[in-house]
Amino acid sequence: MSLTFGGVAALLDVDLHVAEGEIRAVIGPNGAGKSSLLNIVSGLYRPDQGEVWFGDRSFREVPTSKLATHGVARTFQNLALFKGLSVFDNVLMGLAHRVRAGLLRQIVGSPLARRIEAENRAAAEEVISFLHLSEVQDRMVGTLPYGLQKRVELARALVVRPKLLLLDEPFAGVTVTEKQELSQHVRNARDSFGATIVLIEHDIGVVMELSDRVAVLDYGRKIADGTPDQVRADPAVIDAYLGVAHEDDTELAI
Ligand SMILES: Nc1ncnc2c1ncn2[C@@H]1O[C@H](COP(=O)(O)OP(=O)(O)OP(=O)(O)O)[C@@H](O)[C@H]1O
Repeated sequence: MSLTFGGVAALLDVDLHVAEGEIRAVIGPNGAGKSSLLNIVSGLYRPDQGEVWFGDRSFREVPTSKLATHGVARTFQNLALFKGLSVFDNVLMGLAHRVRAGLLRQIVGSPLARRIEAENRAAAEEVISFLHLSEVQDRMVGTLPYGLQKRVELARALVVRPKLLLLDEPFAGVTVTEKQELSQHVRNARDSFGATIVLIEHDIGVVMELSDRVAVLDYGRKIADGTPDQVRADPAVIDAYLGVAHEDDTELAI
């Protein structure tokens, strides 16, 4: 697919295939096109050319409002949490799409409404416990350390049991210890919740440990794609990151 902004090519003929159940990373220097790619897949941008396939369904423009119905959830680099609400309520919000507002007005107070609420609360509790957030579930999100807030965002995305989980720089701004923890939670999200995961990230070290396959963008083009070992040893990747001519025996020090 391709995407341009006023003559600037953010993406040029980039294609990205994601296999079911894999952890797939997209990395690249600043301005490489990572966010543009994620924003196309989550319906925020429309590509000039190309389409997005979820299983056997293709979209010229991904319908953002229907993402959850198609089993897609995403997190945001700048957390999109309600800081004044508890962890529990934030996670519960992840399920808000389940009942249309019109229907909700009709059934409010009814046994059906109570049943839906009970199911939603159970789903929220399950994912909170899965991500080891039970101890802080009543805390206001804004009072938590940043790494925990990132985990809450992961919980809110996971509560819908997505088939495809898009993570926008999940490790940005967190400490080294938090990175290890979060990394394990992301892996568990795939292993135990069965989510296929696509993440864009600056921190290549953590990506190389976590991902099954890594695509590398540079100036809107995909310059490499493969296993972490293949990508690490790819001269084009070394050039893009170091900005120097490679030597045959050079390897990314990551
Ligand atoms: N909304 C926009 N309007 C104009 N230009 C944009 C817009 N979004 C991105 N671009 C441009 O498209 C190119 C790719 O940007 P993008 O944000 O996708 O890269 P990125 O790899 O995510 O960078 P970063 O790591 O810094 O977030 C850049 O040249 C950027 O300036």
